[in-house]
Amino acid sequence: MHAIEKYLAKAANKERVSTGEIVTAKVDLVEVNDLYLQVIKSFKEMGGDKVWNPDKVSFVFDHYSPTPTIKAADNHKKMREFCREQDIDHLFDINAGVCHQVLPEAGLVHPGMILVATDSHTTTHGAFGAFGTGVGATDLATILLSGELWFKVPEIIKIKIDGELKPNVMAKDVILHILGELKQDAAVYKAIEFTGSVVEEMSVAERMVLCNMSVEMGAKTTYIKPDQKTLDYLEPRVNREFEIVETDEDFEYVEVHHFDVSDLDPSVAKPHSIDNVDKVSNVVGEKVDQVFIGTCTGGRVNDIRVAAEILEGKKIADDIRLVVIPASDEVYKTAMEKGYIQTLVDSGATISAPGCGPCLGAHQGVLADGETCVATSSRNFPGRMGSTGAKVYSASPATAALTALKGSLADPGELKGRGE
Ligand SMILES: CC(C)[C@H](C(=O)O)[C@@H](O)C(=O)O
Ligand code: SF4
Repeated sequence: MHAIEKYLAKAANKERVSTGEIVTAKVDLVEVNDLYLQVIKSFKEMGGDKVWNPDKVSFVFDHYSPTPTIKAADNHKKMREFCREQDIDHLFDINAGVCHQVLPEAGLVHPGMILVATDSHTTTHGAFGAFGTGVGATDLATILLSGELWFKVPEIIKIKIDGELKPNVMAKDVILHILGELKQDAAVYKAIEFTGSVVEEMSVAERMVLCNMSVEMGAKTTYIKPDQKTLDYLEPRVNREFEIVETDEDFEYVEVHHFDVSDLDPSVAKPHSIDNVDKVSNVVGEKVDQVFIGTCTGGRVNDIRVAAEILEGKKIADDIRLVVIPASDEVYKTAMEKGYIQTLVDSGATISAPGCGPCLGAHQGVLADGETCVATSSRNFPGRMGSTGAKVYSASPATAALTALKGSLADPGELKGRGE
């Protein structure tokens, strides 16, 4: 069996599971974001009184945070009330940030756990060897009642990434390149495991980018074998026992893809599809109105550092806006302590409160008809960041920052080192 299957088997209280089988598994943690008041409504409609285990339930206010509308404020209010009445302590309010950054930082994510959230990018947590997946409101409400959910044991694709990345080529470029090659439907209801020397070299934060964007290929979940870097991240945060299991040597993957990324140049997903991938060098000079650095894909400390190094001592172009939103409160504080926030503010950036921001077109920088944005986020379909008449290029933080400096799409592959 694969490690993922072993974890599912354990959660389903079975000796073994096999691909395609439907199992009912115990869930270790659920997370409800602030878009999903329907979870509470469904829970009550199904006759719910007390949630099965308040310690295993979390709420994160990230998509509409701080609240931009009365409706959003009402949702937050009702969710706070629910948490109070249910003794749910894991309520991450408007100061916390995006759930996929907040939960690992809070020590709630660990290898082998089954984590289910009302958000598709829950695949992010495969970076820690967790089985993370997104569901809708009624499925989540079912877990609140029973602590369990059914899963079809997914086929598993192996993606091996080897080589040595060129300067200013980031994890985002790697996953965009893979998406461009394999396309959006490559992994529908399949799991993806990432391996190879490039993955081993990556920080935990960079691995999260690969796992995060796997859902853009339809992945049900993802997996990266935990190593010392994973343990170093988890050690000061997680205060419970967890078990790391190995994939059996004779496990057969449904597909194996091998990428050598030594020659990879900075990549971009052009409007209006995330697998419409090209080299940044092919779109250099395209006029851009706004740059957005943030989200659960591209708003971590490393992303903000790269942007700050490119913009250090310089001003963004006159006719461009740069919106920077740290993925979490912890990211914000670290970026502040390191001076990155100061550098960015000095360069002309607008810094907003941690959260999803304009990623899904809610607030803090939505786009007008006819505008073009370069964003470090994960989706670029029409209307994603505001007007359906706006264009979104999804790119790395390095590409985004250099674009803000130049005022039009710019290729960080041309920089000799960072910030030159
Ligand atoms: C709206 C929300 C539930 C959604 C998701 O499931 O991913 C959002 O976070 C996104 O990125 O589109
Ligand atoms: S930052 Fe964007 S991709 Fe991530 S959870 Fe929020 S809306 Fe979804």
